[in-house]
Amino acid sequence: MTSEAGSNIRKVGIVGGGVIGAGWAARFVLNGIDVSIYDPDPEIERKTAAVIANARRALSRLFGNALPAEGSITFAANLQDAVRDADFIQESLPEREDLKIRLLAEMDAAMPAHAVIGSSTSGLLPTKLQSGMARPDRLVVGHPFNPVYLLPLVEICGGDQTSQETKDIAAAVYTQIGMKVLHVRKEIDGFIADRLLEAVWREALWLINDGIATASEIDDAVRFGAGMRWSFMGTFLVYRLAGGEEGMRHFLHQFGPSMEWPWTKLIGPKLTDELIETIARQSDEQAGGIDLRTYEKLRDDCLVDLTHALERNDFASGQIARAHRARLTDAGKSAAPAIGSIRDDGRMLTIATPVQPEWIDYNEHLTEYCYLKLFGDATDVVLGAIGAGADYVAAGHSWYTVETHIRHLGQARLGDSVEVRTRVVAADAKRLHVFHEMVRGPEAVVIATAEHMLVHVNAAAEKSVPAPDAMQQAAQALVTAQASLAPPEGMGRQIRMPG
Ligand SMILES: NC(=O)C1=CN([C@@H]2O[C@H](COP(=O)(O)OP(=O)(O)OC[C@H]3O[C@@H](n4cnc5c(N)ncnc54)[C@H](O)[C@@H]3O)[C@@H](O)[C@H]2O)C=CC1
Ligand SMILES: C[N+](C)(C)CC(=O)CC(=O)[O-]
Repeated sequence: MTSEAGSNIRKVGIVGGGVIGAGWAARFVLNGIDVSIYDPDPEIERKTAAVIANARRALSRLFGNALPAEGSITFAANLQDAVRDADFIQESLPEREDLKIRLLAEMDAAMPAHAVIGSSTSGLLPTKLQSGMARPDRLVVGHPFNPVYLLPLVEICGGDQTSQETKDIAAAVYTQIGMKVLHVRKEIDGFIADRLLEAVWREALWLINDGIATASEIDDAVRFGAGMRWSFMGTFLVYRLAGGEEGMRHFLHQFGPSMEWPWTKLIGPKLTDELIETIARQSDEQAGGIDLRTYEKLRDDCLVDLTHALERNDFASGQIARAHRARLTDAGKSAAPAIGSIRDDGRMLTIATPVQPEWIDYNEHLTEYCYLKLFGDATDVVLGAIGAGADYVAAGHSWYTVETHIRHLGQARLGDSVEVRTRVVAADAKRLHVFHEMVRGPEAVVIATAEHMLVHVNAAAEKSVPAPDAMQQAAQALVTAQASLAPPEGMGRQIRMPG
């Protein structure tokens, strides 16, 4: 399997289908890839279905109609069946080195020659994990973050025997399913992200152990402050800004000395039964009786909204979502009719687009001005079709809109796809009367109409003039082609109070 082939895998074997294995299954399946899971847990099908249901809900909110047809899920009877015809394998076994070494060797023996294994380990060294494999070059760490189906980061770390090709294939596979690949340059326990997470976690355990704060208070210390900015700026960029106009240098000079004070402990407290009970009790109190899946939905909703906000700002993980949205939209485009083509119902397809994050307003739907923008763009497609494209405008003539009437009949939300279908209802030497319908989704629900009158102008002279004969004929041909259609519903409507 070449790294290019790695960007187009068809089937993934998942060994270990717990929190992380099920999260991987959801990410692969909802990105159109078939999955075969092996996990001896007798409840594996029920648990997987619950995770997939939450993931489907979240990814539909995130990407909507841009998502491809779902891949299939099968539950294998044994490890060999799960990996036998897989292009890629994601190992998500419990974090036990001996178990992983033994079962990775079994996967290697059963998988196709072209396949590659990504291990989800949070911190075990790939050099050790690959030590029992006949083809150790095929193993790489692909460390994800929970929930795998929403968080884009995956750390890739090779061991001594991992080939560059394996790393490239893994990177291509993870990119294909919308992830942000972070290459760990040197093999290190805990990789990059868990080094940071563990440091915070150890301090949090000490704060409880020493009776300084409860689980809930420690979470407040993160989520009302640093956690908010970490989610899109990380540590270094945040502290650069904290250094004011002199930036990081000033920051380091001012706060550097405190690094030598013993504020933090870094080696965690001993997890005695008593400490575990204290933390678990505080965590139960904090959760307030709300069940796991409900909390997962809340977490996912917040992550989706945050991702949309970052996508609108074209920043951080929003850029990854934006790129994936474009990848998905491109992949789905091939069968779509061309813009400017005449549909079977005689109307011209003038716009076909997923709703973009920056078009959404505080009511969480397509905002007012975007209707006019999309209808204006639709009119431009008609003008291009009659020969009044950019070259024509540059040469000094154009069509100006002199009257517009938009009706709002429904709404479109992020992730919906909309089309504009257009009729040229009348044309003469100087005027063009167009009527657009905007429809939402595969059911083509009409959510808005727009009626415009345009006048042909000599732009420099700022006066209306007759269009050239060829343009008049092209416009007339569109009118004639659609003349047998019933007049559009709502055409000529006025705004007035009833009664
Ligand atoms: N939970 C987390 O936050 C994260 C975990 N990871 C890593 O992902 C891996 C899995 O962790 P989790 O999903 O959290 O654990 P988990 O305990 O939720 O799932 C492990 C699954 O492996 C299954 N299993 C046990 N023996 C097996 C065998 N012989 N063959 C196949 N399946 C078997 C279990 O039935 C269980 O469903 C670990 O390496 C962990 O370090 C990585 C990122 C985050
Ligand atoms: C706790 N953990 C080390 C398993 C966490 C991770 O590996 C990543 C995450 O999702 O926090």
